[in-house]
Parts: sequence; structure tokens; C-alpha cells
Amino acid sequence: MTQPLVINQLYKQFGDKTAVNGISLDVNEGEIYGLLGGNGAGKTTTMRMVLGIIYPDGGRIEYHGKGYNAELQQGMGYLPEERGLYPKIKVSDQIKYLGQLRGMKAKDADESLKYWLNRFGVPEYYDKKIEELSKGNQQKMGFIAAVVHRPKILILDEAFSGLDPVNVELLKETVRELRDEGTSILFSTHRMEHVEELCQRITILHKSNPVVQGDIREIKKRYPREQVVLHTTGPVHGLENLAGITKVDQVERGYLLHIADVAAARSALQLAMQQTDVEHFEIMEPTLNQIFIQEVGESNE
Ligand SMILES: Nc1ncnc2c1ncn2[C@@H]1O[C@H](COP(=O)(O)OP(=O)(O)OP(=O)(O)O)[C@@H](O)[C@H]1O
Repeated sequence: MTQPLVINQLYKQFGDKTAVNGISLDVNEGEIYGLLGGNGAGKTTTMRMVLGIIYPDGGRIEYHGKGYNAELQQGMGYLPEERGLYPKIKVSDQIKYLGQLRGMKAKDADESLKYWLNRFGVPEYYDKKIEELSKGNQQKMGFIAAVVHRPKILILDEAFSGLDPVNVELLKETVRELRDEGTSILFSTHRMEHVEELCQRITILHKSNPVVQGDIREIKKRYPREQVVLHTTGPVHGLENLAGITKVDQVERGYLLHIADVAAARSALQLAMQQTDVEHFEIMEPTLNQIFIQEVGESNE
């Protein structure tokens, strides 16, 4: 079976600025693929090339094994980072029109729009103009515009920006459902916790270059474990004097230790057991946030 989306050595230059410098990745059917990077790293440019809005200067994109063709638009959906809907036009007129542009019959577009408005608990927005809605609700309408025609490939650029926590959960659930129905989703965000929850594979871009790529669990194994959680019933004295312990933070139920090596974790555990009962001991995996900051510590622009 051919993959829905394969990007091979994609390259884009604006004047003398290289915006994307040789990115390759592929998205499977029923996958949410994370595209990460600081401001100006090249995420939106990559997405716009996938959508055929701008042309690559080098490299190739294949959709189900074929190059770009106009019909593809019917099978793709896009939620842009900046709001893409017209403020003065009614939600229903606008989204039904977009659905029809992507090959839907007027009746089907109408039914689909009503389904999504109900799904998000806002059927009354059907007759509202975009400018009458709050920023977060405009974002939800943008999401509906991206999925109204049930695209096979969905491009979400900062999909959760401007949403309150309840709406973030609602949208996350919806994105997972679309994935489970087989949609291939390319997902960009600055929020690492969303990536940890939704994506299995990622690419981190830094200054236009892919710097980290692959399965999140495999990526984490490549980074040293530098923190230890130690929960105890009583105090532990002398942790800061052990070799290899670089910092001791007191936390609610014990300590968070910063370690230089695993031997330091072992000696901390031994010391704690000599003095009190140990309730919990864990050598922590690095978080994606820590990996991101390590790789993209320096700003892009
Ligand atoms: N149309 C354009 N003309 C000139 N330069 C551009 C254009 N579009 C993007 N760039 C430049 O290309 C680089 C990558 O921009 P891009 O918007 O892809 O980054 P991004 O990773 O999406 O950033 P952000 O997280 O801030 O949205 C930036 O330096 C940007 O200024």
C-alpha cells in the first residue's frame, strides 16, 4: 500500500533566506505526525508546500504514490495558523462554499457542517458571521472548514492556539477520532505536551533543518536520564554531598534530584534507605520539552 504522504528532501528559498533545507518525512494512514520547531523554523512553509500553495525549489512530495495534481485539493484539509475565514461572511455560507469547492454537493456540505456544529455544541453559529465569534470559536470554525469534506490528508498548523482547556480537549478528541478513521494528519505546535499525547513520530526543525526525527520513544532513549524522583516518609540528609548529584530540589513528597550519571541515582537511593522509608524512586525519561530546548535552545531568528 502506498503511503498517503511522502516528503523527500524538500527545499525552499525566499530570496537569500533558506526557509526549508532538505526535510524528508512520511505520514501513514491513521497517523498524527508532529512537526515541531521554534518560530521561523520552517513548519508553515513545509505545510504550504504540501498543500500546493507554494512550490518547492527542490525535492519531491508524493501523495498516495503520485505527484501533485489539482484534484488532490479535494482530499486535503488545512487549518492555517493565522485565521483563514472571512470575518464578514456567515459561517454557513462560508463553510458550505468551501465544502463545495472541495467537491461536495451543497446538501452534503450543509449536513456535514451541521454535524460538526452540533459536535462542538454550537449549532447556533450556523447563522453567525465569523467576526461575531470569539477568537477561540473562530478557531473551531476554522477547524470545521478544514474537515467539512472529510479529507484524507489533514494539515493542522497550531490547531489548538487560542482555545481554552475544555476546547483543547474537545479538539484533541476529534483529532484522535479522525486519525482512527484513517486520516493522515500533519500537526504542528509549540506545545510539547500535545505532541506527547497525540503523536508517535515527529520531526524537530531548527533554522530550516531537521535536527531530530523519528519515534518519540526511540528519540528519548538517545538522551541521558538526568532527573530522579525520590519520595520518602522522612527527610534525607546529605543528598547534595553525594558524587554525581548536581542539584537537589525539595518537592512536595520528597526530592527531585539532578544527576550526572546513573551511579549517583543508586547512591541517593542507598542513602535514603539508610535514613527513612522510600515510597517512590524513579529515574525519569527526558521530556520532549527538555529535548526540544536542548536542540533548539538558540532562537531561529
Ligand atoms: N513568503 C515569504 N517570503 C519571505 N520569507 C518567508 C516567507 N514565508 C516564510 N518566510 C521565512 O521563512 C522562514 C520560515 O518561516 P515559517 O513561517 O515556515 O516558520 P514556522 O516554523 O512556521 O514559524 P512559526 O512557529 O513562527 O509560525 C522564516 O525565516 C520566515 O521569515
